Amino acid sequence: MAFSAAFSLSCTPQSRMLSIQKSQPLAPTTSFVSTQVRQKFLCSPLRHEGFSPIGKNPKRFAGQVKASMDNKNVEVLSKEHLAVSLAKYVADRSNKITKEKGSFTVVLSGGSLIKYLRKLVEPPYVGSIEWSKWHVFWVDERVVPKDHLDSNYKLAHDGFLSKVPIPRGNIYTIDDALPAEGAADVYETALRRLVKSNVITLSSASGFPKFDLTLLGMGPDGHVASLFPGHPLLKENQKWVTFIKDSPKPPPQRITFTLPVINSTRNVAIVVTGAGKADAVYTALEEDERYDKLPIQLVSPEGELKWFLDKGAASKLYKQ
Ligand SMILES: O=C(O)[C@H](O)[C@@H](O)[C@H](O)[C@H](O)COP(=O)(O)O
Repeated sequence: MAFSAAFSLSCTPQSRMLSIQKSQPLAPTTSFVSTQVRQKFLCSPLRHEGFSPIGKNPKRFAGQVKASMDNKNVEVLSKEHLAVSLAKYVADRSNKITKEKGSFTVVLSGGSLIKYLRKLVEPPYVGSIEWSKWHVFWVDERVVPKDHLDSNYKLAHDGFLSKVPIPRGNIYTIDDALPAEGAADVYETALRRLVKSNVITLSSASGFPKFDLTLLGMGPDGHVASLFPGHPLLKENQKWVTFIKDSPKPPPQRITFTLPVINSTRNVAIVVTGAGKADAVYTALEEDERYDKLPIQLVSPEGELKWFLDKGAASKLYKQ
């Protein structure tokens, strides 16, 4: 079956550092931003808050700090506050959209994102959400059995889905009995059926499925979903779901939503933590044209794009 309901287990996602730029990597000592970026930040509250990854006055950095960069919506938070802010954000969207259309379609990633959803399963958020209206999908999935330590489904189940009353039939997992190509085809076919049954709507602008909320992580190399820097899949503009057999991040076989699907989403939130991702965050927010665009830079949804960063991930954006 293409879509089966959810059950068991706990995952240890693996990652490895990859070079983020084709040429001219940022000097390791880079601790300041270009004039262009500095100007953007000079107009933002974030800069006025005197954000520092180290901070002389820890109390000052314990709370929420916000910044606006052109059309980007960036929050830099402590890890704890990030989880709270993310819970509030997801609950707000769930409540608003459920009221509007009677359902809420959510797309999850693997990786550390799931642990940042931990506040969503606690009061006051857990009780404020109509979980029966949720429909859950994956922006990418590793082609492994659902009880495998590498399964994104297992990660989400153990850390999130097992703690909230989403109907099992509303949790759309891959057919793990199929090879990558077949699993991608079957997932796409199932999405098309859900369009017919009005669970998923189509974007009138792109014709691709328009999910209500996509929650993305980002790798140190700037990848999102299973769309990696320089990979031909970045150019896919017909399929909704495709597959990769040579993923640079193990395991090698995965299925993934394509960029047009990600970009048709109503709300995209990107959750990035850790200093190991500071270069990719810097490159993405600076929009430096000297380099080939990273996958994260190709994320440009029809709706809102929101960044949740911790101080490590934001550490190359600011100068004391
Ligand atoms: O299946 C995957 O590998 C993920 O969906 C992947 O796209 C992930 O979101 C990023 O690699 C960030 O992962 P971390 O937050 O764990 O670094």
